[in-house]
Amino acid sequence: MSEPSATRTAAELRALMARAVREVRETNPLAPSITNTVTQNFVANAQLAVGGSAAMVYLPDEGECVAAMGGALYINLGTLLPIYEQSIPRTARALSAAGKPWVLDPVGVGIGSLRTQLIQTVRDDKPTILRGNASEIIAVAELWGLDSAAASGADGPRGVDTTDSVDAAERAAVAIARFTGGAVAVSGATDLVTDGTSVARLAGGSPLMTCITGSGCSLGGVASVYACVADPFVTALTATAAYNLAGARAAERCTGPGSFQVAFLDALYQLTPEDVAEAPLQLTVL
Ligand SMILES: Nc1ncnc2c1ncn2[C@@H]1O[C@H](COP(=O)(O)OP(=O)(O)O)[C@@H](O)[C@H]1O
Ligand SMILES: Cc1ncsc1CCOP(=O)(O)O
Ligand SMILES: [Mg+2]
Repeated sequence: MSEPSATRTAAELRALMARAVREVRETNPLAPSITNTVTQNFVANAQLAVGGSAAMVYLPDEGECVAAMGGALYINLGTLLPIYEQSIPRTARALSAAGKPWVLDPVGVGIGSLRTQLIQTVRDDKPTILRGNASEIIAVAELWGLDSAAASGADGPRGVDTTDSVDAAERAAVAIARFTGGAVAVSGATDLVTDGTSVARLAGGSPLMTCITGSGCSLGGVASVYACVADPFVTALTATAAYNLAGARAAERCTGPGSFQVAFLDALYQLTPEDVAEAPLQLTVL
């Protein structure tokens, strides 16, 4: 895995993104998940399409076991089960103790008390990458006490969907990245990725990505695959760029959400390191 340097140019980041895509295809890294029952199959298929290996688990000792086994791990809070009150904190603790990268998707933050409790519990285990839509990122910054004004002008999540713009989540994303020392990826029409030092905006994708369930969840799963071989900022950029390219290409080949989902997996599978290195990416140093 490459070590992050303080600030890198867009050209340096593009070269590292291409390297991450290539290395995943060459090494087939295992990125296990504790993820929701709605989109589990799509998450695993997307991880396989980019060249990774998937394994979904539920139980506390399984979480600890795959934390030791995998190159990185994915935790997604989309559909909680009572056992997750133990599985998620124990797995996050094992990852943080082992210094293993992990991706957290706080799907549906605000629904019920267990979700809130879990997000607060894993705060100090510091997910390497926090991935979510704008409303979810704003809500986490507020829950973690990192941006007390974050939620004041925000509408908040509506179920698992955003009601806020990506730009409205920039301050929350930067605050979270500075706290974790990792990266934050905010998805939307134009995505935002930050390591707290630089902010990248990545255009592309398709509105059809909001017409199928699991675009965001599988983006987190694919990020955990790239996290096996790259540092947090490069990981988040690579996964986001790959999704924007695959989404745009799939939209050209489909007739609606059903065929879009199939075309999207094909497009992910066909992406080359060069494609990802040339994806739209605008970088600002803070
Ligand atoms: N209006 C849009 N135009 C293009 N791409 C989009 C649009 N909305 C979301 N996406 C893409 O869909 C994927 C999932 O994002 P999003 O829908 O925000 O996540 P979630 O499903 O978690 O709410 C991301 O790759 C994002 O870039
Ligand atoms: C619909 C739904 N309900 C609970 S989890 C889930 C999947 C959300 O997937 P995504 O955030 O990728 O749209
Ligand atoms: Mg989501």
